[in-house]
Amino acid sequence: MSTQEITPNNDPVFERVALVGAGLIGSSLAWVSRKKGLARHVAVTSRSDATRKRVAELGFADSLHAEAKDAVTDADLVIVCTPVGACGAAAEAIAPYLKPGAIVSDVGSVKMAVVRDMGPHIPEGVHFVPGHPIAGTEHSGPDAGFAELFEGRWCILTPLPGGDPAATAKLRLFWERAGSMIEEMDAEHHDKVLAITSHLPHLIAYTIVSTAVDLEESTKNEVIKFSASGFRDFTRIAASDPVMWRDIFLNNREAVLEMLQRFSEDLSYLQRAIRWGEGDKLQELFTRTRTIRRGIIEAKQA
Ligand SMILES: NC(=O)c1ccc[n+]([C@@H]2O[C@H](COP(=O)([O-])OP(=O)(O)OC[C@H]3O[C@@H](n4cnc5c(N)ncnc54)[C@H](O)[C@@H]3O)[C@@H](O)[C@H]2O)c1
Ligand SMILES: O=C(O)C(=O)C[C@]1(C(=O)O)C=C[C@@H](O)C=C1
Repeated sequence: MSTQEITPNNDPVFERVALVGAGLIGSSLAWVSRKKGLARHVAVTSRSDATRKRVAELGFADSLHAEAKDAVTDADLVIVCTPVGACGAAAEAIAPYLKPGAIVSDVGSVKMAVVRDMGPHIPEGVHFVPGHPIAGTEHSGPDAGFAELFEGRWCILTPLPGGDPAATAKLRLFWERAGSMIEEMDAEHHDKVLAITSHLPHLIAYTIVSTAVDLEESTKNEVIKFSASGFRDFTRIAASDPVMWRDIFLNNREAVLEMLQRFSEDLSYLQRAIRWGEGDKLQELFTRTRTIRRGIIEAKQA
């Protein structure tokens, strides 16, 4: 069954959007859908009573469901917004209730594992188009979301070979109207790119903050009190959700380990240059990296 006609104007892109999971990304999608009229009805589902109570107070859902099946019934677009490790079980739970012709997507930070875990549960006649907004903060939960999160940020879609191009086009339109710029690539390439641009930086941040805290405990030094701005930036990233990041590293193992190997070699190069007083090598590398920062600022992604 084919998807509905694409609406290039300001009409809702979908009649009913169902969001499975109401954390930072799920609540931001709900807010932007309402603010920009991307859907006539936003159905939200969350397992926990406490989260559902908070979602009701915040008021970003048109309907709120304890059971995912009730949210996805009749939905034209379902976006799974749980940690990567929970995506497979979510797909299995909603599969029998999906409407023929519906689009199922996700926002997971890893794509090969999501395709592996969700793909087998998606019924014939339902279109599976995985996605990943490259937009976020260190905060989590329903209070963390805001409508502007995706504004000017990339959203990567990883359509499956042989998938329906009309479904991908419709999901593109949804994300564009949410403020994002879209890039399509295959899941394997996505996972390699994100391993270096997002996953390794988080691993380094978690490590450096943990090293500093251990040092402070063992030496009674005032590491935290006098934390310089470099360390402070790392602490922001290292405050990110532990479950989300546990799942990312468990599910993008190969690519992260490959980048970690390269990183270790480059770190050894710097270690050697410091040991042997090779200032030219240090200066040359620091000069090269400075231009990368300028490029990111010029691309308005800083
Ligand atoms: N935080 C970011 O910066 C960011 C950015 C882009 C993509 N992502 C991806 O988006 C997804 C959601 O991240 P978030 O930041 O919104 O997380 P979050 O912790 O704010 O929200 C996660 C939601 O999933 C629910 N959940 C957790 N475990 C579950 C389970 N086993 N079954 C069903 N529901 C479960 C939680 O109750 C919560 O509603 C993750 O896959 C993450 O990789 C996050
Ligand atoms: O801005 C942040 O705090 C983030 O870590 C967001 C960030 C990133 O690494 O850029 C984190 C994970 C996501 O998959 C996408 C975006």
